[in-house]
Amino acid sequence: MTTTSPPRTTLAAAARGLTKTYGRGDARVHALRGVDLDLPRGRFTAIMGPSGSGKSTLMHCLAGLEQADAGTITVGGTGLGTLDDDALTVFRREHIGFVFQAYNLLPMLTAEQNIVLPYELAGRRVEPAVTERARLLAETLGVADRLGHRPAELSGGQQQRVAIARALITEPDLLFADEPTGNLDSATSQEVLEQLRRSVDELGQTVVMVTHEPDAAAFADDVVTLADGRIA
Ligand SMILES: Nc1ncnc2c1ncn2[C@@H]1O[C@H](COP(=O)(O)OP(=O)(O)OP(=O)(O)O)[C@@H](O)[C@H]1O
Repeated sequence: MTTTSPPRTTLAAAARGLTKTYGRGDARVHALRGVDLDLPRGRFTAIMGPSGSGKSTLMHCLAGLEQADAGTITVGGTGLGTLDDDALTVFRREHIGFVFQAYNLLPMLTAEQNIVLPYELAGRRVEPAVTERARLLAETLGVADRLGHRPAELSGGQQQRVAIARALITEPDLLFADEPTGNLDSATSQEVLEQLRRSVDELGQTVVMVTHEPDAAAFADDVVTLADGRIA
């Protein structure tokens, strides 16, 4: 027997015909004007483009944080449009990781507690296997000796690496990084980008990074450029 359909696992996510408009009348802004995008599994994709070109809107739609006006989005084989709000919240928690410019670590928790936080928030027990994975991630990301420290005792780059470990703990289908090096000096930025690269090469993660910086985009396998709500 032969089959013509590609294995489902080749794409981490796909978007078809995404449109998004904000405001009305004279204030109407076409943030996305029909975006088709395939995000292959196990690759690092950078989204670039001028300010206002729709990068954040695209990322928020792909992550299920914002609803497009039209079009479809599939993440890990699930159509986001088929999920109601509650199901979408659970889906995001289990299948999508986020790293932001502001690290958003909880100041009262140690690095290790921050890394396993997604399990606590989901009301799931932190099994020994999860703790073990947190330690492995910390090792891969070069913060294994900082696990007992609170965020205030860590450098900016170390905090961002803890944030990356937290985003990876659930082995998400997609890791979104929104200007992840925006707050970091160039040497530390380099380190954080190397860690994102390693999460793709060594852990097989799929990373999508929004950036203005060509130097940061150079770490990616693919660069998608948006211009005026379209892929250029
Ligand atoms: N909540 C909103 N209400 C109204 N307009 C919005 C909203 N969010 C975004 N826009 C508009 O949609 C367009 C695309 O915005 P978006 O933030 O996606 O661009 P961007 O490429 O991420 O820009 P930047 O690089 O400056 O962050 C812009 O014209 C922006 O002003």
